[in-house]
Amino acid sequence: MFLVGLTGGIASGKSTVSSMLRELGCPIIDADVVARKVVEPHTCAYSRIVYHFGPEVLLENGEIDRQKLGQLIFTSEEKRKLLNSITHPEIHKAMLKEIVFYFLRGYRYVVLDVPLLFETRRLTKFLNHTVVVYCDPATQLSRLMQRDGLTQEQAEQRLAAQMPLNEKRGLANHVIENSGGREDTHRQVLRLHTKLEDSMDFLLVRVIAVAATASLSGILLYAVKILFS
Ligand SMILES: CC(C)(COP(=O)(O)OP(=O)(O)OC[C@H]1O[C@@H](n2cnc3c(N)ncnc32)[C@H](O)[C@@H]1O)[C@@H](O)C(=O)NCCC(=O)NCCS
Ligand SMILES: Nc1ncnc2c1ncn2[C@@H]1O[C@H](COP(=O)(O)OP(=O)(O)OP(=O)(O)O)[C@@H](O)[C@H]1O
Repeated sequence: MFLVGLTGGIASGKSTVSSMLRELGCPIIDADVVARKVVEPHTCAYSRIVYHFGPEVLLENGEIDRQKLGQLIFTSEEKRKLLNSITHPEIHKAMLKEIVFYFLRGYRYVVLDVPLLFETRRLTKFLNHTVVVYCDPATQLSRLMQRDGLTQEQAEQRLAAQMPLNEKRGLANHVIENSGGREDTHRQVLRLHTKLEDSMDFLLVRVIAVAATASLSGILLYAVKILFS
């Protein structure tokens, strides 16, 4: 199995593209969804968030008040780093579990939808393909303001918390240009899907896995032989 990293900037269209890929049958692991699960009440990350940010970031039902926590972390780099240090290790562990699940079910590849893929860089070494969903800065700003009901200042703060999309575009193997209409984006997604389906990378990964298992078995047999001779 090989891994595909799908990334972009806030409101650049990752969820739009990942839904299109899902409709085509691609397995998707969405880091934003995982990030919500790892901070549910009674989890380790939840307790640490309450400890560091105080009970004022909780709703009446005890869940994290995401809007309030968002206001705190998008206006303070220090608080953002603190939240990232609590959540990111948990997010990566949970994603790894999902990757193993797909691997055991025999999938040829999995798409990891990770907004901060190039900011954290922890996953990039495991990826065979990276895809950036790009849109021009003015479109990104206006879609973000409209979707999340933010003022221009609030939206700009959120954009400033991430690596500029232009920079991300230069780091990816594939770019989906999402400044235009959904139809245009859909055509590009179909082309990307064909490339992924035709990719032989899964064979390479399988050969490496078989070779590693064979070498490990050889070493174990040799150790057993020495121990009992
Ligand atoms: C700050 C939180 C509470 C805001 O929640 P909310 O429901 O309003 O937004 P949601 O989680 O859907 O995120 C929307 C987008 O914000 C951006 N974003 C989220 N967290 C961060 C961050 N720490 N730094 C920069 N951008 C971020 C991403 O582009 C993401 O797609 C939440 O995003 C969070 O817990 N973030 C920390 C975990 C994280 O880094 N998640 C991103 C996936 S790795
Ligand atoms: N090609 C498009 N044309 C018009 N609107 C679009 C297009 N692509 C996305 N949008 C809209 O822009 C907004 C952001 O898109 P989307 O939620 O897919 O971005 P995202 O990158 O997943 O965002 P985030 O990382 O912040 O969750 C949504 O309201 C979506 O409906």
